[in-house]
Amino acid sequence: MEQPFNRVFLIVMDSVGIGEAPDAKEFNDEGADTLGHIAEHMNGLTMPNIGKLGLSNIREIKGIDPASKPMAHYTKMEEASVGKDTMTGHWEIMGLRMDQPFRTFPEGFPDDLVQKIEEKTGRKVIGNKPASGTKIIEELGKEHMDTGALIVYTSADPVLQIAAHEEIVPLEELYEICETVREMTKEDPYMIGRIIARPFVGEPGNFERTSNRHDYALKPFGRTVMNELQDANYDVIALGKISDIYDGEGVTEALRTDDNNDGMDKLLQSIEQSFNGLSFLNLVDFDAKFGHRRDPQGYGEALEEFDRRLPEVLEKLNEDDLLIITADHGNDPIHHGTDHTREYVPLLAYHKEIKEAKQLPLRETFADVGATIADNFNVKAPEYGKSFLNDLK
Ligand SMILES: O=P(O)(O)O[C@H]1O[C@H](CO)[C@@H](O)[C@H]1O
Ligand SMILES: [Mn+2]
Ligand SMILES: [Mn+2]
Repeated sequence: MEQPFNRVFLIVMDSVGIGEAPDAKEFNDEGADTLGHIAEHMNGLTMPNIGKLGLSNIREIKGIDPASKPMAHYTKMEEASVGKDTMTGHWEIMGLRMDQPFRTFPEGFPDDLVQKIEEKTGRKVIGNKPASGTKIIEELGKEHMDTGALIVYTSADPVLQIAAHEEIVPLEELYEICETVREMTKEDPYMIGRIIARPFVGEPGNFERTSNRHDYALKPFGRTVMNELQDANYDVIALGKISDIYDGEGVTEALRTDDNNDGMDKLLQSIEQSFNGLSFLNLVDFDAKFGHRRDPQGYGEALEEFDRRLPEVLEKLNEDDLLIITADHGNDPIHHGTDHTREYVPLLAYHKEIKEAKQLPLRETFADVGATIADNFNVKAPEYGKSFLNDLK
């Protein structure tokens, strides 16, 4: 094996968990199993390519034969942080461990914050409760169109989301509003993880959210492996939501994506590009379009579609490239509620020179991925995480 790898490609399949975590009970997620339940629902998943890498060797998944000679090293990872949201998962992947969970707002946002938002934006706030984004626009979209009031909602995640019709609140104004709210909530007592613009279009009964969603995250609370890479002059290409999730920290080039397929296109473009460092992709459709919507059929089809794109990726990689596929939490579409689930995530590590792929030890933290990347590029190791670079031969 060439070592170090010249380039690392990291794919986070957002919310693709692989069974309940040991501490699932503490998150009210006993029995959650994103991949397992989707595979049951589909009466077997057709994912031969990730199957060849070794997905079903981690834990057998209906329809996917465990590979007799897996092409990738494989295992699963536990999340060490006390949260199951996207930022916590991604930040941990890059070496940060959250010991104090972000504050959530199961009863809606406090009156004084709502008042401040109304004063600063000149628009009334409606909603102000945890909700599914598609349901709350059905419920309040007409009132919003009639009055111009902002639909503010949250979820089990540390998020404040603002939904508005693109013809009622122009995009630019919605983004400004979100920036204003971001400024208001950066510090205690609110410290909200993310403010999210949720624009939609259409008529009552027929609303549709657009891809003009925009996330305004907090900065990671410490330095991540991406910061170390950037400072050592490596490239850090952020595809899809990645740049938002780290608020641009440690990102040298950011490209947004329209959907999972576009994400795969952009990943392929980055493979063809000459660079030295990390190309980091988040595939959010699994989570946003299907997990939160509790749509196991759509989720299953999206997984199969992702699988069909994998051979292109594998073919294009160079000998000195490393591909890591993992996830940031679960979102079991068969589980109660509409939120994330506390699960193990799969870990597959592939390169062209693997002679005999093996099962890696169970990872106790997602930070092992960041530690491995740091080790590979010989930059400062994160405080958390153990490198598995030496196991990748
Ligand atoms: O139901 P929608 O609006 O898709 O919201 C989902 O998206 C948010 C951010 O990823 C999550 O917190 C969840 O609430
Ligand atoms: Mn996520
Ligand atoms: Mn989510």
